[in-house]
Amino acid sequence: MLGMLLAASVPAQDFRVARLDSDPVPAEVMAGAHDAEFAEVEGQAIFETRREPRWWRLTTTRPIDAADTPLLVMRSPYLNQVEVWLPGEAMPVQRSIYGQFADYEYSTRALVTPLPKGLASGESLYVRVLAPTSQPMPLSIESMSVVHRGDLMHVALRSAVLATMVVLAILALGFRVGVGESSYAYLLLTLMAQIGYLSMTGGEMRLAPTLAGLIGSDPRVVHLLGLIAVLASSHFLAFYLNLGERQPRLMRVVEGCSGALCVLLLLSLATGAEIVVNIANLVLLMLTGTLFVASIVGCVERLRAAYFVLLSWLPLFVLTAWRIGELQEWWPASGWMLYAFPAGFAVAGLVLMVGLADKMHQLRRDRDRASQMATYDKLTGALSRRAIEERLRAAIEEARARRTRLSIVFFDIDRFKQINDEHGHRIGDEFLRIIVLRARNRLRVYDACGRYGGDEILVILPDTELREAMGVAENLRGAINGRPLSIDGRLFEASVSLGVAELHQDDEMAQLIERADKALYASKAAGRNRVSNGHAITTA
Ligand SMILES: Nc1nc2c(ncn2[C@@H]2O[C@H](COP(=O)(O)OP(=O)(O)OP(=O)(O)O)[C@@H](O)[C@H]2O)c(=O)[nH]1
Repeated sequence: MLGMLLAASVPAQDFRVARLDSDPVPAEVMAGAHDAEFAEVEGQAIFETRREPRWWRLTTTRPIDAADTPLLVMRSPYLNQVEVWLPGEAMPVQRSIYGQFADYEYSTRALVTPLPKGLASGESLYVRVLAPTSQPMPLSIESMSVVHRGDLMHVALRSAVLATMVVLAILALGFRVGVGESSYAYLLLTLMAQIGYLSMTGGEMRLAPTLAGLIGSDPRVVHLLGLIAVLASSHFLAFYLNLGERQPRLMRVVEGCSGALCVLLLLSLATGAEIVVNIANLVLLMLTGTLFVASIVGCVERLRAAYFVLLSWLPLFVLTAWRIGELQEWWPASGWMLYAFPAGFAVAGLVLMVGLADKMHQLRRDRDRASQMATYDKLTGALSRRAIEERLRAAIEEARARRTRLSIVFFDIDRFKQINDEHGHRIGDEFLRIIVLRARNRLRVYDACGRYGGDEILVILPDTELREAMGVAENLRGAINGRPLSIDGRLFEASVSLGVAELHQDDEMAQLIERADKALYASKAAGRNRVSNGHAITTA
């Protein structure tokens, strides 16, 4: 976001620069009639802040030799249109990135004008500038070979950055479609708007002449793209930091700023007034500041997503600080700034993409853990009540469909309350855990065992008729009661009572369970430590 407010510049040492506050006819300017009215400006750049055309005078500080094939280079032109009037020429050289004066011999990094006759030291040329937006154009004189080298480097770097962003956007689209997660759509929208913004302001959009003809020369589209990028990215970050739940107050500020930006956007489209853009920039700063505070708070609370957000912003913060230093002239302005900000966007997109994948991974882990907890009883490792009921329902359906038999066994620890009362709950827990373990070890892989409640355990025996189920229940009783339980180096005698029931033709699940439960209580009533099926009881 921050990068959009800034522009890059490179110092040149070739000219003294002066500006005229009016727009007289070219013949007068060229005749030197207004020379006394030109006011010198600091620096080696044309920085036009007015929307009406104005004249600029560039006076050489050294002789410029025609033998060096010198070219006047005006960097970062964006939407600016220039008319360069050379000494002794009757017509100007007109240049712009978009439109009929675009010069495709050079890259979009600069507007280039040949100086075929060179210039004497102290000689002036005049440039009439029409600037739809305020964007400084650093000036320099370069030889043809230097310009070409710069152009090649420019195209390579810009292509690498834009290609990276396009790949990230494609990945975001893929994840949106594949995973179905809406936050990827916000990331996609952010990246698309940033790609549009960068390729418009960088001039690459002129390679698609129809598109460039439609929107390439309208600065409002750039504001629109910038704002879409900001809104989509702030929406994405708010989701990513889980702001709505974790910091509702900051979330309200983010929503307020987003709403204000939308209104300002509509206003700027309607009026095109500079003041609207300036207010939008202030709101934008507030929004960025809020999200920054939110991520700092997130880091303090050890939220992983907050680390990713700060990491993604780090390059842009460093670059912004560097740029401020340049503007304050603490150190010289650097040419790489032009590439560093777009690269910063690409790095931010990459970090957020990795961060989002990390978040999705974490959400899936949490969900798996929750579903594991819902499926299994924590103490015994047997199925939970909900899960064993689901299994029983499915087993009944399958038995009906395949016309097979199905039985269940219900068992309950004898006098468990007494164990708890005499030895404490911890021993009681261990008691329960070992008994269920012994039971589970006796079952077949396709049998199921679940904790139905308290010390009541339900076992499902598919493909098993009542007689066999009685045998299985006896086995369980033997496995559990056969030898004492060893807990904390002490031995405890344990026994269980069991009830068995087989699925009848028109049984509902509840009826089957009720019959097994009744059989269990028959076992209890008959003195415990035995198996019953409601009719027959096996004795201990
Ligand atoms: N330690 C422990 N005790 C539990 C747990 N769940 C239930 N209980 C206890 O298990 C006991 C169940 O008692 P009952 O089944 O009603 O009676 P009982 O003492 O086993 O006697 P009978 O079933 O009639 O043989 C209660 O005292 C519960 O507090 C548990 O997870 N851990």
